[in-house]
Formats: sequence, C-alpha cells, structure tokens
Amino acid sequence: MALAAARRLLLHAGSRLGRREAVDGARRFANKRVLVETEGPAGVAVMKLRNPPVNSLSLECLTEFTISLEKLENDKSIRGVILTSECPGIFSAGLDLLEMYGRNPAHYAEYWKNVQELWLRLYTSNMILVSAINGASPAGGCLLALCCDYRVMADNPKYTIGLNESLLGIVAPFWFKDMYVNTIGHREAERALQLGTLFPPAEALKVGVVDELVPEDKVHSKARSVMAKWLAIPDHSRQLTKNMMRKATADNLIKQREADIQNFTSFISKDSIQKSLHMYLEKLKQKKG
Ligand SMILES: CCCCCCCCCCCCC/C=C/C(=O)SCCNC(=O)CCNC(=O)[C@H](O)C(C)(C)COP(=O)(O)OP(=O)(O)OC[C@H]1O[C@@H](n2cnc3c(N)ncnc32)[C@H](O)[C@@H]1OP(=O)(O)O
Repeated sequence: MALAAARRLLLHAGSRLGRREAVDGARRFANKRVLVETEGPAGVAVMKLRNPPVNSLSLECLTEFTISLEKLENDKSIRGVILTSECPGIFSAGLDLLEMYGRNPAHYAEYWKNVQELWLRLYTSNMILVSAINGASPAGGCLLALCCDYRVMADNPKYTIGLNESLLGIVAPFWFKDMYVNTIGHREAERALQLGTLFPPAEALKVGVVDELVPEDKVHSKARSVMAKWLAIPDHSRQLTKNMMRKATADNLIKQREADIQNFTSFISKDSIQKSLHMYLEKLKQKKG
C-alpha cells in the first residue's frame, strides 16, 4: 500500500518536473535512483541507473525504474530509450540480495511482484530499447540488458555478463530462462544456466548475449548511432514485429503471475536457500577483506 502511494506521488511529481524543464528544450526528470534525460537525438531518452555502490535492484530502485519507464511510455514524443549506468564499472549487480535474504514471505512476495512488473514492462515495451552496458552485469543486470532490442557492451575484460544464479545456489525462474533461450538459443542457454556462466565481453559477443563490443569511451556514442538506425524504421511495423517475437514469452508469465510469486516465495524462504544466500553474501564481504 505504501509503495502504491509512493508510486502515485512520484508519477505526479515527475510529470510536473518534466513539464517545467521541457521549456528549456532538453528535458530531465529524476528519482533518487534513476535519472532520465531527453537530450540528443529527437525522441530518445537516456535512462541512467544510479543506485550506488552496485546498482542492485532494491525494491525502491525497481519501483523508480518502473515509474520512469511508465512515464516515458506515456510520452508520445519518446520513441527510444538508451539504458545505462551512472555507477563506475557496474551496469547492475542484479536483484538486491538483501531483499531476498532474512525477510518474511510477505516481503518476498511484494518484491517478486515488482521484479515481474519491471520485466514485463521492459520486455514488452513499444519503445526501442538499447543497452549501453558500461560495467559488470550479472543475473538481474543481465536480465535488464536482455530485455533490450540491442546490446552494446564496453570491451573491458574486467566486466562480465550472464545469468549466474546457479553459482548462488538459486535458480533462474522460467521467464529468465525463456528470454535467455530466445536470445542465445537452447543449447548455449542450457549450458550457461547450469554453469552460471559470467561471460567476459569477447565470449558474450560470440555466444550472442551482446550484439557489439566497443572501447569503453565509445559505448554511449555507439548506442546513439545504433538508436539512429532503429529510429529509421517505421514505429508501427517495428512494434508489431517486436510484439510478434516476444508476446508468447511475456504471456507465459502473465498467465501464471500469482503461481510464480508463490513459487518464488516458498523457494526463497527455504532454510537451505537462505543458507546459500548467506554464504554468498559472506563471500562477497570476504572478497573485500
Ligand atoms: C523446482 C524449481 C523451482 C524454481 C523456482 C524459482 C524461483 C526463483 C528463485 C530465485 C530467483 C532469483 C533470481 C535472482 C537474480 C539476481 O539478480 S541475484 C543477484 C546476483 N548478483 C550477483 O551475483 C552479483 C554479486 N555482486 C558482485 O559480483 C560484485 O559485487 C560486483 C557487482 C561484480 C561488483 O564488484 P565490486 O565493485 O568489487 O563491489 P563489491 O565490493 O563486491 O560490492 C559492493 C557492495 O555491494 C554489495 N552487493 C553486491 N552485489 C549485490 C547485490 N546483488 N545485492 C545486494 N548487495 C550487493 C556487496 O555485498 C558490497 O556490500 P558491502 O560489503 O556492504 O559494501
């Protein structure tokens, strides 16, 4: 309930801000964790995640992300969005582990509902989505990129991308898996999901997780030039084609959203799974020390 109220407030406040700044030409609206700028080529917004240190998708971050997308979808002048990160070296560390560890079942259910909501909105968006992957992109971070129509990644061997859930002792849900299969094919997805592979850029390109690699300082300019190419296609034919390609995958979740929330909640609540998450979080801490 509190989140629904926050969402209404943010939508309202955001639209007022958006209108005021439109007077200056370039528009900009921001929540705490997501910044949206509509400068540059007409009809294109740049959405930057800024939830330091690692852009983990906390409940608040998911909510703000979803609201920002909703606002852009409602703005008929926007045809494309470049999705990127403001956190140096990190695109997104994925779902926030602290939302899935040591909480109660009601919290898990609420969190998962919001994860589903963001995924459905991104994956079925009518807008052209291009990701400018300027850092590490494990699990939910990779999920965000996979939702896009085109992925440009910084060619820095320090950055990896992939669905690594099995390394954490958890399981990617069927709709993560479906989208992976749609993107890289069944055999590669089967192997990468079981091994929890985090691909360095060259391998990510080879297997098709990303579409193009560029030097780090060229990620944004390349994303813009890719966007220009996609903008040249008539919206109605591109959108109908996208819908034809993606609808069955999205519908597969839509028809069983409640059951998927129940599955997630009971899975993540298990002692054995909580123990695995605990160990993984400890490992992350130890890495530092
Ligand atoms: C029968 C079958 C039934 C099936 C039913 C299925 C149901 C569904 C099951 C569940 C599905 C869940 C799907 C999950 C998806 C996810 O996205 S899980 C998250 C996965 N993410 C990761 O593994 C990334 C972990 N992080 C890292 O590898 C590194 O942090 C980094 C991103 C490479 C950055 O490294 P570096 O710059 O060195 O920073 P760090 O020092 O490691 O981290 C800084 C602090 O941030 C914390 N942190 C990192 N990642 C997360 C995160 N994802 N969530 C929360 N917090 C994170 C890290 O612990 C550090 O914290 P402090 O020590 O407090 O500073």
